[in-house]
Amino acid sequence: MSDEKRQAALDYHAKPIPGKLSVEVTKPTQTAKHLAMAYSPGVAEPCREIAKDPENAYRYTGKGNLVAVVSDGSAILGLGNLGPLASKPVMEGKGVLFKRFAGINAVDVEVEADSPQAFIDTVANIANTWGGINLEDIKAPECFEIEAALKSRCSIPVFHDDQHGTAIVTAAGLLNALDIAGKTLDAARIVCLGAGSAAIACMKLLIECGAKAENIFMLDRKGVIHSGRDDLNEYKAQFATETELRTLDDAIDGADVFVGLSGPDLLKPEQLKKMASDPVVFACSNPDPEIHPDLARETRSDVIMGTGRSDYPNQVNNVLGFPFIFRGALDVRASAINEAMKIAAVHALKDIAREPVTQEVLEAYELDSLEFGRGYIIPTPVDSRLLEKIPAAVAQAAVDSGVATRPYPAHYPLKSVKDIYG
Ligand SMILES: O=C([O-])CC(=O)C(=O)O
Ligand SMILES: [Mg+2]
Repeated sequence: MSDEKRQAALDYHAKPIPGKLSVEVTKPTQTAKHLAMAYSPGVAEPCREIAKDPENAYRYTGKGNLVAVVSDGSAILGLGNLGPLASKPVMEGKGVLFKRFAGINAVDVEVEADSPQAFIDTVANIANTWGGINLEDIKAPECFEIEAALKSRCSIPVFHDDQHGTAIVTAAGLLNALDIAGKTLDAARIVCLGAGSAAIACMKLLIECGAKAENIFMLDRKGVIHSGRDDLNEYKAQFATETELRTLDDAIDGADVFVGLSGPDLLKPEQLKKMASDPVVFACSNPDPEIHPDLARETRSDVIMGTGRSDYPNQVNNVLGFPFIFRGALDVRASAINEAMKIAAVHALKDIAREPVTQEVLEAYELDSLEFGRGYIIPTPVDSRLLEKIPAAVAQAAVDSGVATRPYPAHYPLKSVKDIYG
């Protein structure tokens, strides 16, 4: 990043007040009467009601629209393990996106824990007063154990965004990109650089969407994950292929798709040149992609390119997923976010990109026109149809798959965040 952009980003976070989030009061508080209701003695009444029936928490507190964004800072973006405190700008940022795009109140919770069990216990012990738990930037393989344990201990949705948010958006973008390339997921040869939480979840979801496991080559720092390796944890071992390929150079030869969930500048122009025609390259390491989109396009004019960033076309980033998926899950008070809900989100997201782009989007991106094609395979985050379509698809899937504890919302589809309370 240039010095100028770096300083602008720091100033944005520092001024006029530090941070990006604030808390707002939703009830009148001007008079003594108001205060006597907001606080003692009036506040005792909802306490008694909730003690009688926990369901009343949804009526008398903000629980139903409140998500905890929880991290231990062990895998912050593609920056690595910088610890809980340094993860706070990202977690506040997720809160900003939850609120801006889906009207959800989200508060960051950074946990200092010296073991996965300590982290699990901390989160499980506070979970019940939230509407949902969004786990963020927790390193693999610990994130898998943490998510599984929390899902079994909590009756509210627990969702590891880096796994499932990223996977949903990647799958939606990839289905569209392959279509534009005249290819299909079941025949695509896919190279996944990275074997962390996002990589493993993305490849799992792609297989659920039709990709063939034998066509997927996943690489960790030591190279291709193959069946002859004896240094694989159980999560990576699921992707071990029977192959002679060992390096990225080997695997990329003739590949249709490159999904990068690793680190900056790890895909070289010479490697991109070896990919099949109309290669799909999702270089999703944040903030710096595996190959810069300008360099990729200079190298191959037929590349269909996505990154995780807001400042380039085709932003394949979980911002297109988590706000809207939680919106749908909260609104039917789902007990979990299951596979059916994730797949419903993939298709809703994918289909929006195929509809004409709205004026609102053109203005936000200062464009005269934008059409489904190489430069536009996935909707932009400012598209209000995300709020209209994704929560509706997710809520319906929750109802159909039996995890909703409330019916499909009568006030759906949502036209704006102002409509969220019906
Ligand atoms: O925050 C982002 O831009 C996407 C994300 O979850 C990550 O990179 O960990
Ligand atoms: Mg993340």
